[in-house]
Amino acid sequence: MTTITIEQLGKRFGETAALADVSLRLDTGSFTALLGPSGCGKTTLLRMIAGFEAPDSGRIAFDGATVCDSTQQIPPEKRRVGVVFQSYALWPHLTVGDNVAYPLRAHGVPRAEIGRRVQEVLALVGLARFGERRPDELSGGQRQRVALARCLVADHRIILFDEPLANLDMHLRAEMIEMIRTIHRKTERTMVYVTHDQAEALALADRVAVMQGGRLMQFGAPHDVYRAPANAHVAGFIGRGSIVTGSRDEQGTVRIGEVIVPVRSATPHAAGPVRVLVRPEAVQPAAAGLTVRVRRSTYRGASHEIEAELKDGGTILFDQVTPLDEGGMVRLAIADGWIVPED
Ligand SMILES: Nc1ncnc2c1ncn2[C@@H]1O[C@H](COP(=O)(O)OP(=O)(O)OP(=O)(O)O)[C@@H](O)[C@H]1O
Repeated sequence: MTTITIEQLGKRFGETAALADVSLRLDTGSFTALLGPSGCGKTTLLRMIAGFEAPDSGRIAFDGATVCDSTQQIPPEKRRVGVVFQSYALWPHLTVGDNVAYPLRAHGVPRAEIGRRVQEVLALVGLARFGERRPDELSGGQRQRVALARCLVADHRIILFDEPLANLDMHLRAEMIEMIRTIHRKTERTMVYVTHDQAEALALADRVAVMQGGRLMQFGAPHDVYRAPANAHVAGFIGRGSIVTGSRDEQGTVRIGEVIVPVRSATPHAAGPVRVLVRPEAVQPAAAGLTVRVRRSTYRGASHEIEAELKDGGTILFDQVTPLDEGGMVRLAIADGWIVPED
């Protein structure tokens, strides 16, 4: 419901540049994941959108209207932004229904309407029959649903998530991801989701902002950051794969070792060495392929992950239904590669 414009945002904490020159446009109704390793600045950016932190430089605007820059700051309660925290932040002495009703009571909404709206959002998060329970009678996943319901009931135009699933086990996470996706589709609110888990980001978001060291490395659809990472950092952070050294000839043909590899690239490259990102799904054993030595064969359930060594000492990763002998030689065909742009 709201477009968020972030322009050249900067923030320092002493010597640390938590954010440096970050610009982003989050379209109305979009779902953006802020993704990056610990300390990359994603929480600082989220806190600035919420209004808990002020920038040193740059500006944030909602639908074109400035909410903060280096001279002014609209307080959090006036921004119509809801936040779902990792720690749930529920009132322990209130029932689920009263926790959810809280923002409506604070705004003097009539009782009958409160009852109706609370029931509506509890149904939306799958807790229609839990209104009378207290938070300590709920599982972690259910508590997080209550926190989300409380955000949804308040008619916020933007919903921010700060690593909301970090305390939950793998199965609950998968369930919550499905629920959050469904709710995003139904409510069409602008959502921003902080995570350091790339699988979560790819599954949930329609846009992923990859950050490192306070800088924005890439902003694009999950498919783009996976298939065409902007640099080696993004390539290493998103998905599995390996960066291997190839060589490009005058005709533009790229070879890794002795085999020709079909590659995609952002810009035309001159002849010479290139760094090629190869995803495991592009690699298959083949009679006349690149010769490698199996270094490690690891059982992963659905398949065996094979790490193999190229002649030049580089590593390549691929999956196999059956395990391979460590130390053995195999030949590989590579169906696709991405030439990683230089930093
Ligand atoms: N209030 C603060 N005072 C001092 N330094 C801070 C403060 N808040 C953040 N920082 C520093 O700014 C940098 C960015 O922090 P931020 O919390 O935004 O990163 P993050 O990517 O969210 O990390 P995490 O996933 O660990 O929460 C870090 O180096 C952090 O130590």
